[in-house]
Amino acid sequence: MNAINDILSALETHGWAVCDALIPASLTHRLFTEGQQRWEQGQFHDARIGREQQLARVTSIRGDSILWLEPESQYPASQEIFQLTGLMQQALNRYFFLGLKQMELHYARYASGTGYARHLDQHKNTTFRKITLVSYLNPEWSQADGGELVLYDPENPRLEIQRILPVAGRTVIFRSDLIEHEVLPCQKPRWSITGWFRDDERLYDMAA
Ligand SMILES: O=C(O)CCC(=O)C(=O)O
Ligand SMILES: [Fe+2]
Repeated sequence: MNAINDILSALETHGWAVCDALIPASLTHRLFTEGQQRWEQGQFHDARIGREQQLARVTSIRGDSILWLEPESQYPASQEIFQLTGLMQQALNRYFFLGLKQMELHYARYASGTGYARHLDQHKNTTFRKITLVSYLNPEWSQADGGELVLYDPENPRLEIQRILPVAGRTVIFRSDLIEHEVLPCQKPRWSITGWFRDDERLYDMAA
């Protein structure tokens, strides 16, 4: 797949990549529909910060509600996204010898007025999250809706390298250990799926 090749070479050169061609429009649409249904059924919960004992809900730092996806679920779009990330994982392993073993993925819905303060996805003292993948689901999103993802330059932390508008079908992939990033406050509910390619075999550690 050309989209995967483009992502691999951008990752190699810059440590991050943006691609509008990785996830087919129909899959994005079905993921959005499934996510909205499950949101309405009350299946999401507030995202937490930190790991295990230190878990805390701090809306001023991150304002999303999340729902972990399961590969063996009754939800066809969820199953399909795992097939696609499986291919991506193979490609990443072949190209970078990362030894990735699994993917964890969750829906995220940011309430209007919230974002996610600048952070790195690899938590302190844990290195199993290697590569982050975020794919946006909102079919309509304009500059006025805010909620951009801002990536910062690892070599010059004060420098923004990119601002990415979260429009449906757009996928951002970056090194979890390297690229600090931030979600600017959004003006309407902002939907995405976010995931991490991991090199350990434990199932979810409930870190988020
Ligand atoms: O939704 C985004 O653009 C990024 C989300 C994020 O940084 C995270 O969940 O760690
Ligand atoms: Fe993040």
